[in-house]
Amino acid sequence: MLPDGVLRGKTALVSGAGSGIGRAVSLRLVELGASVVGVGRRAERLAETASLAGEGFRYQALDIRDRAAAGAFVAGLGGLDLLVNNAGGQFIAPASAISPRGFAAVADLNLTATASMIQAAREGLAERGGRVVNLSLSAPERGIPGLAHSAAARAGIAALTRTLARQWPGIRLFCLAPGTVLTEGVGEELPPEQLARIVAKTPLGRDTSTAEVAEWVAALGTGIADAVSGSLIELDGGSGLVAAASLNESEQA
Ligand SMILES: CCCCCCCCC/C=C/C(=O)SCCNC(=O)CCNC(=O)[C@H](O)C(C)(C)COP(=O)(O)OP(=O)(O)OC[C@H]1O[C@@H](n2cnc3c(N)ncnc32)[C@H](O)[C@@H]1OP(=O)(O)O
Ligand SMILES: NC(=O)C1=CN([C@@H]2O[C@H](COP(=O)(O)OP(=O)(O)OC[C@H]3O[C@@H](n4cnc5c(N)ncnc54)[C@H](OP(=O)(O)O)[C@@H]3O)[C@@H](O)[C@H]2O)C=CC1
Repeated sequence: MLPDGVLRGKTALVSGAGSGIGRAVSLRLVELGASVVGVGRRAERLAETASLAGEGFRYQALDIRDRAAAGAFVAGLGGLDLLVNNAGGQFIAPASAISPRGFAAVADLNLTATASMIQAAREGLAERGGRVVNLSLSAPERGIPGLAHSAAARAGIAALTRTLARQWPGIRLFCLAPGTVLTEGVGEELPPEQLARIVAKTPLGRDTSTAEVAEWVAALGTGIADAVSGSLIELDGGSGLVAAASLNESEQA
């Protein structure tokens, strides 16, 4: 939907670029003219994205939870127009079965390591009037049984997005919150029947495609978003408007 070449001359960093949403975002940004640097833990998945993207995409295998390596890499990129914090995930479990280490691992990936990425990119983004798009999860503040750790972390990201939008006016920050996107990743967490039930309960009765998420991310990197910062945008078919379905068999666990 965006015009050809609208991101020409822009540089973007996309985490989790080797699969699902991150791959779709990377390919679309390149298609629109951006130079994209993709990171993720698995080099072979990033190489697949590179072979689909062609010129305009380069990658580095990196664990964003490894602060020293990630921080040095991000800071070393210099000027940056767009940081897409897409790397994330969790396991589904009753809150009573989440150990302190399990909670900490999910909180680290989805909140504190993501915050460190923003911190490391701050100077490079400020140089260019850059933008940060944080991928989150629809309406964590309503509570999502089965995702206590992840909902807490994602609510934290929403608060961080708003706080930094106030504190760093030279950088625009957004939170993009999908509901259900039928990627391989989500397929590993939930069986197809359960996903179909969750999708059927959303007001629009549909999932969100990776291409739709990618178009929104790209748009937030253009002048369309010049007058916006600190916004939380739900790409969820309206599912955030209704109480989240329980992902556990029993809601009370
Ligand atoms: C309407 C809206 C509806 C919502 C509708 C849509 C719902 C889904 C939407 C979301 C979709 C997606 O996110 S799609 C993305 C899907 N992909 C992913 O999530 C994969 C990402 N996962 C990871 O990167 C990792 O597994 C991560 C969770 C961060 C943990 O990383 P680590 O390497 O540190 O993990 P480990 O060392 O193995 O384990 C750390 C601790 O976690 C515990 N742990 C690990 N798996 C566990 C499990 N299944 N159950 C309990 N505990 C577990 C271990 O036992 C350890 O604790 P101790 O035993 O105490 O030592
Ligand atoms: N699909 C859905 O319905 C929804 C997804 N989301 C969120 O959108 C994002 C993308 O999800 P999706 O594409 O579906 O799932 P994927 O599992 O395909 O994507 C997660 C990506 O993050 C990367 N990643 C995970 N941990 C790390 C790490 N420590 N360091 C660097 N990279 C890491 C993974 O690559 P690697 O394993 O190689 O490191 C992978 O490419 C996630 O944050 C997810 O939670 C939110 C709402 C709904």
